[in-house]
Amino acid sequence: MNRDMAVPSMGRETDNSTTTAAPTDVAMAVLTPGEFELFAEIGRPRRVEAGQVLFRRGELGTTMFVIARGAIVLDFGDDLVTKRLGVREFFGELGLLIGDHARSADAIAATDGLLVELRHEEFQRLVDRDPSLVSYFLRRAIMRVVLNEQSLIRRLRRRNQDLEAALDSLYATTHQLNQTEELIRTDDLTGLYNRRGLTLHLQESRTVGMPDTMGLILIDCDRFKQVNDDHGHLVGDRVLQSVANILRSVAGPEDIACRLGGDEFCLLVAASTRQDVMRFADFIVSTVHGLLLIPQSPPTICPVSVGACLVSAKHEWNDWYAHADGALYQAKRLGGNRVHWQDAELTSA
Ligand SMILES: Nc1nc2c(ncn2[C@@H]2O[C@H](COP(=O)(O)OP(=O)(O)OP(=O)(O)O)[C@@H](O)[C@H]2O)c(=O)[nH]1
Repeated sequence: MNRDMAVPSMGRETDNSTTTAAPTDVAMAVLTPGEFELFAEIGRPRRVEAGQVLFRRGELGTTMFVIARGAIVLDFGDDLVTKRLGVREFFGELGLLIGDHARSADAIAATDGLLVELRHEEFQRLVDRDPSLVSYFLRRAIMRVVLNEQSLIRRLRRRNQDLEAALDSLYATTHQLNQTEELIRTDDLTGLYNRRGLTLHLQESRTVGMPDTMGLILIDCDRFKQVNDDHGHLVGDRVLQSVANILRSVAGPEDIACRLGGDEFCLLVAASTRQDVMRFADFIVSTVHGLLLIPQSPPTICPVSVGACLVSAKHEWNDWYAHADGALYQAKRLGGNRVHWQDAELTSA
């Protein structure tokens, strides 16, 4: 045997018996002194320098190595742990045993050292020389593969669980964000869109393309302050909710009902003619009239003034609002509790 290959001691001697080896020892891939002596005698010595790459992950290999001196680092890539192997530990055995096996790690010399390299021919000689020693070695090699596989399965299960937990938390966060966004867009008291909700909706509609013409209806409670003054704020709130309910009941899926603030509401409807828009506006006022016929104390509704008009996608919200507000103003001026139609469309772009 090469003098360099004198049996090294690692302070954890195991005998050459074929019967005793705890699974953890088996997984450590350390040759017994007897095995090492034989492997070193038959294998080919190979010197390595620190930093030298023996093989790369994915390369096909047909040889195994035993470390006689120095240390080798196995890097399995990604976030897997790297392993540092020392004297009498072996690696690359699947390349030898399976043949043309894709290496599962980069093998790099951590220090200058000496390896024993075994190819198929040398391994065959080992079998001829000491079949029982080789059989024991093979049992451990197989055991190591099994243990590695089990640990891989455990890691994959853990990773799967982590992924599931991450997905769950992602769903929960998305749900929360949707809820928050919904809250930001919604008026607390009535559940209708608030002004911000309307603005965002209009921005989104312009992005995807809104109809050329729509109907805008402004609704403002008449003498609402008096309701508050006579019956208190809670009654006033209830009246605002009743108005909101009427708007909600008449709005279709494409329409937007919004509380602009205080006792002022608007309904933006999918409509292209005066008749279409007025059907909505008349429904609102006649429903209010109907409710007012039912005497209630405290009141649950109050008269409303309504201004209605057609608006064009060519113009901005401020133009639309000014146009509908002109109609609302006329409805108020004429005594309220009615609809006023604003005929002329804005012409300026
Ligand atoms: N209960 C209640 N009152 C509110 C709310 N927001 C605003 N108000 C009150 O609504 C009243 C609106 O008063 P005005 O703008 O003078 O309207 P009005 O009394 O209906 O007068 P006209 O429109 O001219 O008939 C104010 O007194 C506000 O304090 C609310 O959320 N709840």
